[in-house]
Amino acid sequence: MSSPKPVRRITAPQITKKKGGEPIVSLTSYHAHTAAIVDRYADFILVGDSLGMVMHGMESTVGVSLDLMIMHGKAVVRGTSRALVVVDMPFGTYEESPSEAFRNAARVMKETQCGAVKLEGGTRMAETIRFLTERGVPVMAHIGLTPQSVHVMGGFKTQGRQESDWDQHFEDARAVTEAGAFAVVLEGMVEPLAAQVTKEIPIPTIGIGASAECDGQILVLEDMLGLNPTPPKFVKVYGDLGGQIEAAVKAYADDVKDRSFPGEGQVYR
Ligand SMILES: Nc1nc(=O)c2c([nH]1)NC[C@@H]1CN(c3ccc(C(=O)N[C@@H](CCC(=O)O)C(=O)O)cc3)CN21
Ligand SMILES: CC(C)C(=O)C(=O)O
Ligand SMILES: [Mg+2]
Repeated sequence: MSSPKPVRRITAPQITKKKGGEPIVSLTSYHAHTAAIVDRYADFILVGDSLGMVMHGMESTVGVSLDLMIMHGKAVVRGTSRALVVVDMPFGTYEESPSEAFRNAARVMKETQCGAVKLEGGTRMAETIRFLTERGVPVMAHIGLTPQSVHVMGGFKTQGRQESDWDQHFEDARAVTEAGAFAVVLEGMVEPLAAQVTKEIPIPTIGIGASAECDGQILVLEDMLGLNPTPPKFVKVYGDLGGQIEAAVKAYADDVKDRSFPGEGQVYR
């Protein structure tokens, strides 16, 4: 008997090759069972540090630890077989030096078996991106609105509203490309800026709040499922999971109170 052929996961270089082709599909996931569903449709799945806010009720992503990212990264890798899994490097684990970044990124890859990491920053992180890619860690970059800098920016603010800021974003996009990033997330960027960055660089741009001009799109899964009561404006809500969960929980509570649950099928006799 021959065993079934294992499905080969999509690789970072395969994502890079999608530049200019059919748009790249991506969502975040932090959880094995939801990741298994996303796995059937996404080119890559991001275990984002937004999990601190979405799963753990934090006010920003600043408090997320490497251990927490690794825990959720393991769950998502276990639940999937096809999509590339990318894990966010959390605040404070990669900025100080390339060697610190490598030590922590290698831990993430060894312990989760993910295929790549993502880190925030353009020009300022270029040296680190090169250091990691040259040593076997594929890096997705993330520029524009970088949530880990929320306390410097003074909030989650859309980028590129003033054309005088555009040069810095172009420089960031070029720097991460030259440093070897296999793709770059453009977050919270006005459409004409995202369009021009996408045109200018040879690696795919993955937009979140950055228009349909990007080479691909990503959203936070819970936002698009309707589980976040106050999603950012750029989110299109495709489901009503919040409403469905509420209806199910209410029905259960009613059943328990009138003793219709557990019923015939749910009892050991
Ligand atoms: N649930 C969730 N979804 C996300 O997309 C997300 C996170 N969490 N956490 C990390 C970052 C933070 N993000 C955010 C959060 C809020 C806005 C926001 O409120 N934006 C304003 C626009 C502000 C402006 O125009 O300057 C908005 O009204 O949508 C944007 C990005 C995106 N990321
Ligand atoms: C918003 C996406 C790109 C992200 O970095 C996250 O979910 O943490
Ligand atoms: Mg993130």
